[in-house]
Amino acid sequence: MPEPLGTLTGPTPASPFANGIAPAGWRRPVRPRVGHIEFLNCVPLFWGLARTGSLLDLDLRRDSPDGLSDALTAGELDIGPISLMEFLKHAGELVALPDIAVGSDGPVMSCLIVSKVPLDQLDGAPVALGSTSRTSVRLAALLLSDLVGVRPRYFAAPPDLDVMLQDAPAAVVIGDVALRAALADAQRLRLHVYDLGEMWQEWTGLPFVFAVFAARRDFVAREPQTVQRVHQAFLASRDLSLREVDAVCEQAARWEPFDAAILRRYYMTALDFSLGPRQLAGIAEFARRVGGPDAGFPPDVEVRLLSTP
Ligand SMILES: C=C(O[C@@H]1C=C(C(=O)O)C=C[C@H]1O)C(=O)O
Repeated sequence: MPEPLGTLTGPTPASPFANGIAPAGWRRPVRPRVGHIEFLNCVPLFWGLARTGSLLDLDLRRDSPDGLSDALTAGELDIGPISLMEFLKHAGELVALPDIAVGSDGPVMSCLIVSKVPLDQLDGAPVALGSTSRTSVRLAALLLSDLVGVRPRYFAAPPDLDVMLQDAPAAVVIGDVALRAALADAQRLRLHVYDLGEMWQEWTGLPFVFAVFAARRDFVAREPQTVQRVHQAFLASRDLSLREVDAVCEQAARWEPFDAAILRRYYMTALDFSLGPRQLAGIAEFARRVGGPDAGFPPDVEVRLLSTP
């Protein structure tokens, strides 16, 4: 049986100790507990970790974005991707890792409102919000109220499109479910597909960041070098995966219901894995529009970035 990621054992390394036993006072280096979003969107951020050898240095936990966001804020993880809304709510306990994120500067392909009717007919109608999302669901509500001018009645639902659309004319979905919704289910069920990244970009002129990578501030204080090492490992993994994107897509397409060309478009054209000044401006604009007592953070919430050497 294959072992879970992050607990793979390799050949036993030569002992670093003279007689094979640690001297008194020796402290085992910390193996950081790191989150891994189980969606296709994060494959390029993690694929390269195996190639560069960094994978063995991480205690990886694979989960949906909502599970990982809760684990990081509860202190069960040290570092990992976190849905933007949750990051902003817990900005005082976290720092964002620079130059890496999951976002888009235009259509994202996998954060969608799918609807049986045009959006302007959704006033007062039930809309199902996929339970794995914390940010796209809030962005969808913002766009529906402030851009489209409708106020649906929202309810949370497991991310199963057929079930969601039994109970509502429209649903907000993310990740692989959304990719499948746009590429296959929409034709089958005759649905309108609205891309949240595209709507945000056309409305504000800015990129949107759906998730950042963050470290807990208490962990950064205890293990500053480990955090720098993990940050560098993710940047190297992302850069390698995008350089070798054809290999990543061909391998992923063996196991997934999407062909390599679609995955290539998803990784190279739709998703934006960077976090620079424009993406930070997108975050600030989103916070300004949704921040307040209900959101759990102020409109001018400060996004602290890890300082790098
Ligand atoms: C691009 C995506 O970004 C994500 C959207 C999230 C959200 O809406 O809360 C959280 C993490 C990311 O997985 C996606 O899921 O497709």
